This record gives sequence, structure tokens and C-alpha cells, in this order.
Amino acid sequence: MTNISVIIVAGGSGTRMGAAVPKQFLPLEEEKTILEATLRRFLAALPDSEIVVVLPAAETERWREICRQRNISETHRLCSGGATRFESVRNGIAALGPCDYIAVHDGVRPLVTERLIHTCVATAERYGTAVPAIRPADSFRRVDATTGKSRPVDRETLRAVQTPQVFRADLLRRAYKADYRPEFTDDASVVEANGEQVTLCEGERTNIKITSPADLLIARILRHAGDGKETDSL
Ligand SMILES: Nc1ccn([C@@H]2O[C@H](COP(=O)(O)OP(=O)(O)OP(=O)(O)O)[C@@H](O)[C@H]2O)c(=O)n1
Ligand SMILES: C[C@](O)(CO)[C@H](O)COP(=O)(O)O
Repeated sequence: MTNISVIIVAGGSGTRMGAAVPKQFLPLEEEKTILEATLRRFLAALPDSEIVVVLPAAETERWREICRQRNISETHRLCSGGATRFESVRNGIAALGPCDYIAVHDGVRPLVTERLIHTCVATAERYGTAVPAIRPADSFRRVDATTGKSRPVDRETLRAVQTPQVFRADLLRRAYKADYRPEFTDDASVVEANGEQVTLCEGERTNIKITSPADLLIARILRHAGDGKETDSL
């Protein structure tokens, strides 16, 4: 059976959310934080997998206390993040034991479904890499930074990329030996820069990243309405 380890990155500070605490510690429903909801989705989908949660160094004690209260301390290990998501993932990789595949997921995508996790794992088992993505619903324009003029972009050629992104462990470990570049906004871009091809699989429209207060409101409603099921029709 495939030996897959999971890195949940929650090392950010949530600047765009503008809350008093990093957004991963905000409640999604009642006592359950966004990060706990995310963690529980992986515990349910991959019960035998090692899970490492990456946190801002200064927030470890806050999370430990939440874990004590919620009885989830024994379900995962912790490591400290860095100044960028890239650095946080790299620290997470270093904290993992031996494994065949690694899944990297944003701690602030709590509506990820077990189905999507399994789809990504199955795609990575077949192709070595798996990157969930969806067709955008909006129209897009490219803006010229010098003139300020804009031109439409053919949205048929675009996909909005999500997590979990799953990779053969050797590919991900090798790729993360690179020096940081600003265009490394996800793990696929790091792996691809190392000369590998990445395989897209179908993401889920409800698998939103909670970035701003509006996203949190939407996530709470979706959670209430469908408990994070794929609810394309909502
Ligand atoms: N140095 C960082 C930055 C981000 N992340 C994680 O990467 C995911 C996606 O990042 P984002 O939504 O940008 O989170 P923040 O960096 O916290 O948000 P902001 O950019 O608004 O500060 C989040 O789960 C976040 O905690 C991380 O582990 N380490
Ligand atoms: C990894 C990611 O969620 C894929 O869509 C996204 O790139 C993270 O971007 P952020 O600017 O760090 O939120």
C-alpha cells in the first residue's frame, strides 16, 4: 500500500484577513477552528498517514492548547514555518519520516473533501504528480503595468489551482532544494521549475482558500449547508 505523508501548511500570519489572530485559528463552526477542520479531513481520508502541521514559531503554544482542549494532540506532529509558504513547506518536508508520496495542503482550505484527497492521491500514484484545478468562472484581463491598458485573456486556457498537491516524495524533496523565487506560489511551480511535468486533476469549487473575511463567511455557510461536500450546484 502507498505510504503517503501529509504536510498541512499553517505558518502564515493572515495579513489579508486582518484578524487579531492568524486566520487558521479563527472558528469555522462553534469551537472548531479552521485548522482543526482541515486536519480532521485528512485524518478521515488518510487515517494511517503521518501528518505534519507547520505553524508560525510564535503560535505553537496557542495551537498546543487548542489541541489539548479538542483532544487532537496525538494525531499529528508540529514544525515551525518560515517567512514564505515555500520556506514553510521546505521545513515540513524536513520534518517528515520516510514515505513514497507527499501531499501538501493549505491549512486554510478546510472544505477539502475526502473524495478530492483520494482523487489527488490516485492521480499522483499514476502520474507522479497531482494538482487539483478548476475552470475559472470570471472573465480575465491582462493589465500592462506601464500603460495601465488591459486586454482580455482567453479563459479557456486558464485554471485556478488548489491544494492538496500530491507528489512522489523524491520529486518534491529534490525540487525543494532550489533557492526561493517569488513565482513559487505553490508546490507545482517548484516541482515544474525542477524540470518535472505536473498533472492536473479536477478540483472542487467549494475547496476555497480562506483569505479574506468574505471567504470566511462563505466557508461557514458552505460548511453549514453541505458539510464541505462538493456542492457545485450551490
Ligand atoms: N510563511 C507562510 C505563509 C503562508 N503559509 C500558509 O500557506 C497557506 C496559504 O497562504 P495564505 O492564504 O497567503 O496565508 P497567509 O500568508 O497567512 O495570508 P496573508 O498572505 O494574507 O498574510 C496558508 O495555510 C498559510 O498559513 C505558511 O505556511 N507559511
Ligand atoms: C497554494 C495555493 O493555495 C494554490 O492556489 C496558492 O498559490 C497560495 O497562494 P497565497 O498567496 O500563498 O495565498
